[in-house]
Amino acid sequence: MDGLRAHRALFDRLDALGPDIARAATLMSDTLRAGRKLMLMGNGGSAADCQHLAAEFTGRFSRERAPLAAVALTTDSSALTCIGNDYGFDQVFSRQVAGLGAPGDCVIGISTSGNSPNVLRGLAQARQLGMTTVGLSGRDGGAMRELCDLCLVVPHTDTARIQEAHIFIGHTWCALVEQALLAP
Ligand SMILES: O=C(CO)[C@@H](O)[C@H](O)[C@H](O)[C@H](O)COP(=O)(O)O
Ligand SMILES: [Zn+2]
Repeated sequence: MDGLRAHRALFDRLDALGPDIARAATLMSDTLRAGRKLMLMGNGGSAADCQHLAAEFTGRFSRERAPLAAVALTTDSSALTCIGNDYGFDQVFSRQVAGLGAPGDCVIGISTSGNSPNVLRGLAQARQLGMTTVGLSGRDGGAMRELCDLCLVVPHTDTARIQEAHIFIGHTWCALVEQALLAP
């Protein structure tokens, strides 16, 4: 099966991202330890990743622990339609970042192209307000690279493969954050 072989090859190549995956997890656990929160944003399949990962933090991933502060900016249909309708779709995340965020929060942008305008604006807003920024991207990383303290670029051009790698990285973050926060 060529597809499966190519898939395995991609996941083998993710090894190279290991140090940055760990750095991003440390940034997130430091954020949570300091009483700040994680905010996630993305479109389409990446929006689903955002709410999936936020739920791992507020609910549980694999270990029993207190809930962790994470919010997906992709789930409030009233906010998304109000901001989209009144200000433009480009601002659906940046206005939520400005309204809900505080300095020291960590904003995570997920975009396979790294070029979705609403994600870029959300990251720029986060930086302007003193939040840290983490990106999950693909292809050449896109414009997102410049707006992130840490941007993990999955070395592939196919959106579906990039998304599969993103959720793998997201689950790895959940495991690492739990480990860091539960460590004695
Ligand atoms: O899931 C898929 C395709 O697999 C789509 O919903 C996809 O997420 C959407 O086309 C997004 O709008 C793509 O945006 P991005 O990943 O480039 O930021
Ligand atoms: Zn999960």
